[in-house]
Amino acid sequence: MQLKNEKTNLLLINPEEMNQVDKIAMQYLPVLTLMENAGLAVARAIMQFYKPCKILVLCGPGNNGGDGYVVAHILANEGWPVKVASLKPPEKGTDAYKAFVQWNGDKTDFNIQSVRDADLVVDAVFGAGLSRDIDDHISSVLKAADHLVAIDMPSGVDGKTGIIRGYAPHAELTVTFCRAKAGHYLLPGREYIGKLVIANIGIPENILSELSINTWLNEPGLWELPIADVEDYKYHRGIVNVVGGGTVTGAARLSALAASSCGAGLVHIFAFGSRDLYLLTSPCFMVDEGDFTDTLQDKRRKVWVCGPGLTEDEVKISLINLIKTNKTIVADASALTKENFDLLKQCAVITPHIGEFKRIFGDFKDCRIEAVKKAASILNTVVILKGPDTLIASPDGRVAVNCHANARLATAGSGDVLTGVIATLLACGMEVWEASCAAVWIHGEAAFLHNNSWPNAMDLIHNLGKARDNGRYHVEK
Ligand SMILES: NC(=O)C1=CN([C@@H]2O[C@H](COP(=O)(O)OP(=O)(O)OC[C@H]3O[C@@H](n4cnc5c(N)ncnc54)[C@H](O)[C@@H]3O)[C@@H](O)[C@H]2O)[C@H](O)CC1
Ligand SMILES: [K+]
Repeated sequence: MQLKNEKTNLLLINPEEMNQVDKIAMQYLPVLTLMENAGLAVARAIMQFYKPCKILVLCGPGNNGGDGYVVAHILANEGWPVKVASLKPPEKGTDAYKAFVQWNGDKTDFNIQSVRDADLVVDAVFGAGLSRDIDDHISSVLKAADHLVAIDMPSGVDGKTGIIRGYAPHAELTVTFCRAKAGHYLLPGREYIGKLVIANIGIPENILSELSINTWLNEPGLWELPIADVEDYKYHRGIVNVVGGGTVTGAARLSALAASSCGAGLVHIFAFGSRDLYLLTSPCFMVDEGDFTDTLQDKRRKVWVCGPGLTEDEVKISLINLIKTNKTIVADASALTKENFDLLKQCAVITPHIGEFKRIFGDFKDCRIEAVKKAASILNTVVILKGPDTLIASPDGRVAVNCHANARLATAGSGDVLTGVIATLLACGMEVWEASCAAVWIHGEAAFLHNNSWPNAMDLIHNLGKARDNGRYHVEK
């Protein structure tokens, strides 16, 4: 029960989906009630986080502005000094207009001076309805605010993509409704949100399950990590196999070490050469060489990492044979080329960074979520688009946004470590997208565990066991 709640709380909605939700919600509750609930939630958050001070509410012409008029009303009733500046009044007959006419307190001009005269600005200019770039006048007014609370979104942050449309103010606090939006977590938008409060405004939960919303925040609860139990044996914990290059060996060794440290029961490396180097890396590794096709006959050796440190030829030979023998393949690094496009279709997971992604799929427009979803659907493969806000897409349409990472993960070999973790979770039987999401989270956690200093790939590896445990404790708490 706890798990389910946790999972539905991780749902991320985009503005179009929110629109659909609103339309259905109207059958249960009038929009004006939702708006009043939204305004109340924002006013409450302001009263929780700020002492009474001079408030200026900047209102746009849509429902975001409507929420703003409600906030003004409530704070004024509480005795706070409040002024409202309207960019443009809402159209007559709309719900926002009803909220607008109910405001009979102080009004002021929508200009820089009004902002300077206030202690705290409430940004109710644009929310989910942002449809074009913010113009110079609006941006100059927003820019003048020293302290700003945003309703739903800081105006200018695109709720679907996190892209900044012309300009956006940096909010100290953003209050959104029902669920967070992808733009709250995707970069660069995430940097403009400040503290995020998600308020329940009375939208019935069953509406969310009726719509096929399938974008998630990547946190424990979205997936469940298997635990080791007393009856476990090494084959149950999973066998990870890594294809090791004959000349460049570091990357494959990092993948194998990562697998070993985060719980794989057994780690094999197939070496195209340099067998001794692989053997000396860890006494825990089983190292094979010789006929690759013979090695592949062992049906227990199902999950394979292919790409890190391999030459073009090594990639080709290994991918073709792994596919022929129906292995579960995690493809990374040298395997990720346009030439291998058809081979990648037979892989379980691919892990491109943005450069590799563009190399394989070409450039894309604004929305990374759409781009990665499309890529996963074309390849019929889970695609992990690595970056500061890694996206994990499944061919069935599920996408997770990972914020559980820091800049310190950007270090040589970090990707190879991730590949090893993914393979480990696949080898112990997790479903492919869930294993990928969990691995990305564990990888981020390993960097967080290296507090106050800069981890290299080996440091990350040392932290993986604890990081994996933390991925469970979050759920069990
Ligand atoms: N279920 C909920 O979450 C509820 C949310 N509410 C709030 O409603 C807004 C969305 O309202 P909407 O009217 O659809 O859009 P906006 O108010 O954001 O803006 C639309 C308005 O603005 C014009 N516009 C858009 N971009 C620009 C621009 N760059 N420059 C100038 N003008 C622009 C556009 O033409 C429209 O006129 C949501 O964010 C919540 O705050 C509801 O209160 C209740 C339920
Ligand atoms: K806003």
